[in-house]
Amino acid sequence: MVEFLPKVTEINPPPDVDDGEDEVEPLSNGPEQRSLKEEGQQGTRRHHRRLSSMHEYFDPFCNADVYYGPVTDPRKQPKPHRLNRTRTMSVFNKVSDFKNDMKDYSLKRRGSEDDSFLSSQRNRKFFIDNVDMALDELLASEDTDRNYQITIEDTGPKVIKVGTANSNGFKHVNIRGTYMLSNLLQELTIAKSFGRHQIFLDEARINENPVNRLSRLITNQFWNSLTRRVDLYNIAEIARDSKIDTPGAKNPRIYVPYNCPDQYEFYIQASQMNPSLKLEVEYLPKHITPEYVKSLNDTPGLLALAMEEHVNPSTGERSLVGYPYAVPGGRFNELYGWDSYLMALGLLESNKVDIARGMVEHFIFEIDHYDKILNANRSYYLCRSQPPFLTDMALLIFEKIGGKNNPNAIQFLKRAFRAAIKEYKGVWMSTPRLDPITGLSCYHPDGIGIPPETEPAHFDTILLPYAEKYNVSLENLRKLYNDGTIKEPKLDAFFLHDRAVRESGHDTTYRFEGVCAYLATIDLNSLLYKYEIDIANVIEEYFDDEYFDENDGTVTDAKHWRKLAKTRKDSINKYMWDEKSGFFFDYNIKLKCRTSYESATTFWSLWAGLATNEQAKIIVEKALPQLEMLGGLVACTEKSRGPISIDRPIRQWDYPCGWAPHQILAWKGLSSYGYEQIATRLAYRWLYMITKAFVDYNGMVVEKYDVTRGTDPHRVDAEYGNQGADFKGVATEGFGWVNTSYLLGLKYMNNHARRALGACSPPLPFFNSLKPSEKKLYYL
Ligand SMILES: OC[C@H]1O[C@H](O[C@H]2O[C@H](CO)[C@@H](O)[C@H](O)[C@H]2O)[C@H](O)[C@@H](O)[C@@H]1O
Ligand SMILES: [Ca+2]
Repeated sequence: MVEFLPKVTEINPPPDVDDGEDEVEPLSNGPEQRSLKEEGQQGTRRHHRRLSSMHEYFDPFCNADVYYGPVTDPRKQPKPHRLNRTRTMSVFNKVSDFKNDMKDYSLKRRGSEDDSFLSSQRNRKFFIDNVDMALDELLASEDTDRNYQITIEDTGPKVIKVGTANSNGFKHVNIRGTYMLSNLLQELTIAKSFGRHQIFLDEARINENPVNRLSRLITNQFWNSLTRRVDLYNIAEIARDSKIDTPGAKNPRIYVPYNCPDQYEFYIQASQMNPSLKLEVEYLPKHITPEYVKSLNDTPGLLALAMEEHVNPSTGERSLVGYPYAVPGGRFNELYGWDSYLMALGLLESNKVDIARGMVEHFIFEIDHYDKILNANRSYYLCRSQPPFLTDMALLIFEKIGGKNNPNAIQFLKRAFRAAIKEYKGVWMSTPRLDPITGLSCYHPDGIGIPPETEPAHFDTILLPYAEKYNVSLENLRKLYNDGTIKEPKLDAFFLHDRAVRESGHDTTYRFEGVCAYLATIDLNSLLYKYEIDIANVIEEYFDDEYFDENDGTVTDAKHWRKLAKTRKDSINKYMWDEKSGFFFDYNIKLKCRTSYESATTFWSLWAGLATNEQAKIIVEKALPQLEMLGGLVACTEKSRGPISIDRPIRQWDYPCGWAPHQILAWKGLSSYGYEQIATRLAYRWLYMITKAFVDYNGMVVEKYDVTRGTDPHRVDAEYGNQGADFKGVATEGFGWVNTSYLLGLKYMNNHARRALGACSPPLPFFNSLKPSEKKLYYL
């Protein structure tokens, strides 16, 4: 292994200082750095002040804004009083010819190891004299594939020298191994983003147990990076969208419901305050039709969400501000439907209740103004929804904010349930989503044409035969088909189902391709069963068992809703349950037959509480073994997915991918049927995979994982790629629902499992190493 030698070797002992200023050796001596350093020697090199004990008792794990804030900045410290120390001339190379001469020799010598650092046990710190140079050098040496990440795929020396704090950087120690080096890269990148040129860095911060580090980052940093809250100044940034690339998408744009004049004024004010942002503000019409939605494809925009009024206590001035919400991450920079629920679970775990609650406020607003919980709040999502979770989300927040002892919480719950009932009736139990014969529901949104937010090549295989038929390029075919010049009923049918696939949240999977709008899925009908039960309970307890619906004038009680739930459960059993395989399958309402695609959403029947104990046992015995992989539950079985080829590429919601929502719902469902040990086993697998990728791939946390891949599970090349993998230096947000899954999964882990995860012990060796009594904890 090649080690970096400090360019200037210390021949004298570490310098004493006599006036509070001295020089330290920066990290390394790579060729580029050498010239930088030489520049420094010619007079531009910065000096730092000795910091007495300022850095010695700082929490090594505090948030970056504090850790790299002014309090720890050597340059921001008041100049210390001159100390009455003996001056040693050796320190001052700029005034001492003797010292300058020594530099020539020093190039050939190794730096002395800082013995005091090596032997000390606690509070070991490094001093980085020049963050920029250190970054350059670290990347030049260790990032051999030049992707600004230090991973196990880089073939650098895997060791670098850094100055120690107790020698003021004069003596050095080695930092070794991918994990520590990549953490060093992350910390330097963050320090730089805070404008820091010099830092003290705790060894503990780059050597932190990865389980602690990741959960700390999720709780203290990732959620913050994913949180949005609209105000007058940030709307242009919040409206930013990388998905659409038309000329009309260049300027940020916000669409406001026709009956929200206050919001319209607010956004006009925002655009006038900063004309250079070119924020465009448009009213939406009262009736939003699929034709209208299609007409916005080239001029997409963000859709307004719920806002509250703030009164400035000193001026009395009133202004609007958006409720906070979290975005999933990567290219998904807007409020999503089911992502929000899944993130809310993690946000509540991190005690960030206001953000989770803000998302419910937005859902109530969306149901009021857009008639549904939107796939996400962009104009091109106006026609479709996503898997419904509002009742459970509202109940969890309700409990967290005081439950029945807090009148405000009760009001919140009642508003959320009024909205959920409107959504239930208007979206899921109406045409075209409701199948009147079975009483079951399908994902079946309106819409016209090709979804504009998808990656351009996604539909090429489907469109190519039509481009050949009309002898036009693919690009022209897209235009001609979208504007209705070319009429192709088969394409219409394909895109009807494609839109349904996107509404299902499972975009895309061969389970749904060309058929989704006609499938009563176990996913959706489990969720609706849960709605019915939740609504019954809330009506009984908080509406005095008499709910007047002002939208349709009906009065219902808990019994009515329990009956709806029972009817749905009976239909699910009749049309979907397959005892032989142990799966609940989707039911095709057109062909009137049960399908046989084996999906991890069969566990949603447990999450919703609709399966019997006997069915749960059969699912555990028969379905689970088909879906349990190295890294947790896979989205569907390989057999169901079928063979893959150039013409039949991998789909992201199919084998071998695993998704956080599937894990989270299965853990909860299994636990509630008495199979907590299986949930623990599955959680260990999932957490192992996330931790492994985090450790080996520069702190990476991605949207989905290949649960069959031991070494690089983050590597999924499907559709728009893997969100969360593309960052330089440091990952700052993780991915919303994976962040949640990590926090929730850890709740199943005892100390032993946590330690094993921290050491990245693969599931099988870990399970095999357990004593018989411990094996029981994992249902082994
Ligand atoms: O842009 C392509 C598709 O992207 C979204 O789907 C995926 O990301 C969502 C956000 O994390 C998630 O809710 C969904 O389950 C993913 O498959 C979007 O929801 C689709 O409508 C869109 O076409
Ligand atoms: Ca690299």
